[in-house]
Amino acid sequence: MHYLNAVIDIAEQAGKAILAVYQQDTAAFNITGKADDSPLTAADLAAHQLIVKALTALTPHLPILSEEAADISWEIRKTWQRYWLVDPLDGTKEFIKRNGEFTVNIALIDDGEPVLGVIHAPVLNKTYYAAKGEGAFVKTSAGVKAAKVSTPGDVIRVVGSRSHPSPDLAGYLAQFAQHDMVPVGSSLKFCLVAEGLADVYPRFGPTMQWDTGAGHIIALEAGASVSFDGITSKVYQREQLLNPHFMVSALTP
Ligand SMILES: Nc1ncnc2c1ncn2[C@@H]1O[C@H](COP(=O)(O)O)[C@@H](OP(=O)(O)O)[C@H]1O
Ligand SMILES: [Mg+2]
Repeated sequence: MHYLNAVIDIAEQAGKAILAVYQQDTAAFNITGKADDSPLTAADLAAHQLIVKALTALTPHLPILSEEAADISWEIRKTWQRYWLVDPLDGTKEFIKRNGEFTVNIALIDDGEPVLGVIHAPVLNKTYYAAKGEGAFVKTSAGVKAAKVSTPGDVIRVVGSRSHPSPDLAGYLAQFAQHDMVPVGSSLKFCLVAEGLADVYPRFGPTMQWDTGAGHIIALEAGASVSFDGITSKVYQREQLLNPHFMVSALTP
């Protein structure tokens, strides 16, 4: 996919802008609350501005739906065949806690489906990416490797939200004779399944479309299944930006 290298570069540059804030005192984060009570920082806004400018230069004809500029009516969005779906900083609560578990997410949506995805974790210095039909990859300072799900063993490795736990998770976990549940922030949960380091990411709590677009295609291309409750297609071409519950899994169906 022609855009992949450019988008990897944009996500990594956004990561640098985020780290420039991360390395300052917490006062420099300028933490404010959004209408939905989730936090917003100077890093979210710096990354948003950088990404929008760079994507607009790359593809002036394609619209952008970013978490930080999401007030675009369905009347307009429903006319979009292709668009960029962006979370400039996924895991803002983890950023504030300084635990490194946050990512930059950029996905290209075509006809409601993700066809390209990049997830960059600035503190881990890792970039996950995939394009439809071309596989998923993980890039570190050591080089690039294919990302592939692994065959689950006796102990099912589960990843779940660190800052947004859900009461329904316990019921789901009860089906496994043995499991190991690891809380992780942001889209890194998709990446861990894609890399074969976790078997399943069950999400019984709320997320938004920009939280999942990039992870969705990366997990699929790594060989995982991704299913959203009640939706079989065009997850990213809906009036409602809130996702239904979903499951990312390397377990055989
Ligand atoms: N009540 C809620 N409504 C909508 N989205 C929520 C939410 N609680 C958490 N999220 C989403 O979950 C994301 C964090 O993922 P996780 O819980 O897996 O770490 C947040 O991303 P942001 O940090 O970009 O706001 C936010 O979009
Ligand atoms: Mg965000």
